[in-house]
Amino acid sequence: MSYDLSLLGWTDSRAAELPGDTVPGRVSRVDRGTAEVVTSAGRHHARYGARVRRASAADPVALPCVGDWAALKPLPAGDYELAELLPRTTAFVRGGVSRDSRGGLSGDGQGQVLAANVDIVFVAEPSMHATDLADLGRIERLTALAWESGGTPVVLVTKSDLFGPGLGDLLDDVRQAAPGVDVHAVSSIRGEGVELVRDYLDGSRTAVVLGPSGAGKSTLVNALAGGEVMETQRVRAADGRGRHTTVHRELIPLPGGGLVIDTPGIRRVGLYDMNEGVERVFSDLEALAAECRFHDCGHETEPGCAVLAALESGELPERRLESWRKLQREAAWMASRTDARLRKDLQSKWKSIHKEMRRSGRNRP
Ligand SMILES: Nc1nc2c(ncn2[C@@H]2O[C@H](COP(=O)(O)OP(=O)(O)OP(=O)(O)O)[C@@H](O)[C@H]2O)c(=O)[nH]1
Ligand SMILES: [Zn+2]
Repeated sequence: MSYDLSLLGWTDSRAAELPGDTVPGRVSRVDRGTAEVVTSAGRHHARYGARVRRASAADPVALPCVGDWAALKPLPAGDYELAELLPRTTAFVRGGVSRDSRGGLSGDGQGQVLAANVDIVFVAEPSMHATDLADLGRIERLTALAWESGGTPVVLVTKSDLFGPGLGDLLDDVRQAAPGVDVHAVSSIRGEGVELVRDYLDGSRTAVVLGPSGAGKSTLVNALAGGEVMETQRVRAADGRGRHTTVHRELIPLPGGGLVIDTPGIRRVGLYDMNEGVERVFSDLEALAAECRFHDCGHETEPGCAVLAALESGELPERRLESWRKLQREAAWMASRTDARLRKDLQSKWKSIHKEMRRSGRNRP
């Protein structure tokens, strides 16, 4: 079987970065010391070359991961060696990497890249989750992680058929929680909004779908993939080659173009660095805070506080201010855990955060 690499997201700018005497391949799955790669000639296993082994021993961020583009050296036996990784345009990194090393090959030795070269990050939040309404705080959190990866977030309010009247108001609230981000209602079961989602993948872009369990992520991916993924899994189940099912689950080329990366790691979105992502999700609050009279305003009792003014006028929901504080604390905690250089700076910030927490605790009715 042969593949048209442009359908896997290969571009001229990546081609310009390919070293001589190598061929390009996209990593569809990784194992200890080897990766499964898709080249124009099909799927192959590629052992890591000396350069990759050396770099990843020094820092796991240099380990190949799903979505990476790799430079492959053809071996005499017809196999390939994974000689090096091409520069990542985006990366989902778990723990332990300072931001400037995210796309490169250095860090503090604790990070792990879960997925690379993801263009679009769909944040799926169900309009109704059992009896609960959509969780705006979770949308803010996942959207921050999406920005931090370098990809473009798109919020999908899934299972929209469950909501009934008032969906428009919910979408307005969601838009306020993710300023500057496209927001769409989707019902995979009714097929509503699915084509809109597909349009984001035009030009063979790569996406991931983040969201809580039960958000309808698999149902959406199946709706995008049509019968093809289902058919593949049925055939695979019949011949018992479980490994291939996994491959298809991790880097899924869609029949209409584009790819979806779906790994267990990316689904269980845990702790990531997200300083910059939080700033972007709360860009409206950052802008307000810039207007406070004191540049180190804690937005608690200070005179001339633009944030408190917006709260009073009703322009800013209290929930959003609390969510901002919570995610700032979380981001600061992550950073302190992962980047020793920041630790000293953070100690002073922590003091004021604790003071703030004590103060708001005392103010609670
Ligand atoms: N009413 C309604 N139900 C849906 C829709 N999409 C998915 N569901 C149902 O919601 C349940 C969960 O859907 P999944 O696609 O498995 O959710 P998931 O996000 O992949 O969940 P995890 O695999 O646990 O992460 C299933 O019973 C689906 O049939 C929808 O658009 N409308
Ligand atoms: Zn203020």
